[in-house]
Amino acid sequence: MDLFLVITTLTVIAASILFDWWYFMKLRSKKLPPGPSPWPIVGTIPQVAKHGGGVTKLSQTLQGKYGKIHTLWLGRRPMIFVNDPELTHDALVKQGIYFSNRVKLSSFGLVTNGWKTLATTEGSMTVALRKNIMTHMLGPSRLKAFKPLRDRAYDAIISDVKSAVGEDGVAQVHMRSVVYERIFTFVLALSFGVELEENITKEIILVLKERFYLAFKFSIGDYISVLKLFEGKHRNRLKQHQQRLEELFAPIMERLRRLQGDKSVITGNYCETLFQLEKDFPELNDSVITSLCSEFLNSATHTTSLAVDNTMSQLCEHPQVQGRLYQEIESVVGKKVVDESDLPHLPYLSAVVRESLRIKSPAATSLAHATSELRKLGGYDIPTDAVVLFGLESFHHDPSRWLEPSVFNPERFLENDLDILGTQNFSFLPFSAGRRACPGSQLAMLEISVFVARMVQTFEWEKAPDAKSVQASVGTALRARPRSV
Ligand code: HEM
Repeated sequence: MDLFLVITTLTVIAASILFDWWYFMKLRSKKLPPGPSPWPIVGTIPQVAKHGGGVTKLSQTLQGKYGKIHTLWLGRRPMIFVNDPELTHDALVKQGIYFSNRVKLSSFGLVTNGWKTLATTEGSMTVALRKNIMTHMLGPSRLKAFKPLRDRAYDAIISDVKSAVGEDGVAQVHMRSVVYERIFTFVLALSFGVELEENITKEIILVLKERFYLAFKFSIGDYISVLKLFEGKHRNRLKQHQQRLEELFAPIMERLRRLQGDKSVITGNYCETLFQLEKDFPELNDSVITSLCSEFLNSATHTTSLAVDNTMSQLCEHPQVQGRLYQEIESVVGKKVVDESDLPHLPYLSAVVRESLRIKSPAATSLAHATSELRKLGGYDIPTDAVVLFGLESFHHDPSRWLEPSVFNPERFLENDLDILGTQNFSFLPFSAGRRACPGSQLAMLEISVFVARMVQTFEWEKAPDAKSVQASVGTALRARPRSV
């Protein structure tokens, strides 16, 4: 029996290594963009590990040597970085129909019921899910309808900070956590149309956060097949989290099905709109709807809370910008509370938010794209098996497009009124572009702008003495002092 097990294991290992070798050689024969020479089986993983800063940062440093389109090899798979705005326009707009597939990474497969969510699916289901989310949740008329819920989130965050003010007249605020929880509660109400009990909300937050980090964790088995054998623990934890979420969401969904049409439920909540799609897409069962609602919650909270955190950190590091922003708010809005309807009259606020998204993009790259057939980009082959990443942050720091790109200077957006959608050019593209562009960009801009404006209107901000410099994944500790009215 033991001998049988040993032989089977060795056969599986040998077959995996042979498969990776064959796959690597097949792709090596293509005319791929240049890059460091890969080793068989491991590719350029040793170079990535030696660099230590992650693939996106390594790609930015490789640009000088290999150009703005280059290849790293993660095991058997080529990962192609496109750090050039013109080539990105070519791929996402001119050839958008071919560059809109997604790479099927195994961790995402586990939390999306086999790649069935908006960000992971392809073809007619993507079209239907995008149409659904834009029509019922994120389009202009729905954003207007959900404004009272957002107003509650803005008010809540101000009272959170006020209630943290101590006897010394100062509040210590971990900005990202505070914003995250308020946005989460708002998006939870959009997802299910009803307010959930506090303990259930807390558990959903915990499970979703952990599940998010596990799903985005580098999974080496996706690149070196044989190492999948050692990822059982990771896979099991993901499965457990998915199962717990299904248990938490099941009674909520069951109640929503019963209550359809009830006036106490916010109509057009995300879950209900997905029930309507079940007729055309039978694969949309409760388990897939759980994944879709989780995706909605994660994508709407992580990036937006990070963007608010980054902006507030920048305002603390640049008190003169904070002062000018306060003056603009005071002269335009006066003593009343800033409202979304004031935003068109606050050009400096808009410049501050855009400059913050430029200097520290919450999404440094697009999500991983894949092509539906062998395509050409910049004269190179882009095979269907390649992971293609568009280096949004690198466009924002390109010295040939931006004067002093590492300096935080909102004035540049007053002089050059670039929008967030890349309509004028792709030098500034925080939400990506084309068929897979972020569907939540308008909601995100509204929320970031009002959160920042309300916080600057009510408090004077500085970094907490022990705060680390802007920390992307963790968030920043700040101090708030109520302004004298
Ligand atoms: C500052 C805030 C945000 C930033 C910087 C951001 C950025 C992005 C980026 C770069 C992508 C990848 C596009 C691509 O792969 O080409 C994306 C996708 C996505 N975002 Fe956002 N996002 C933000 C907020 C939101 C919000 C509020 C929502 C609301 C639900 C949202 C929902 C999504 C979804 C569902 C996708 C996947 C779209 C698809 O694959 O078709 N995002 N986002």
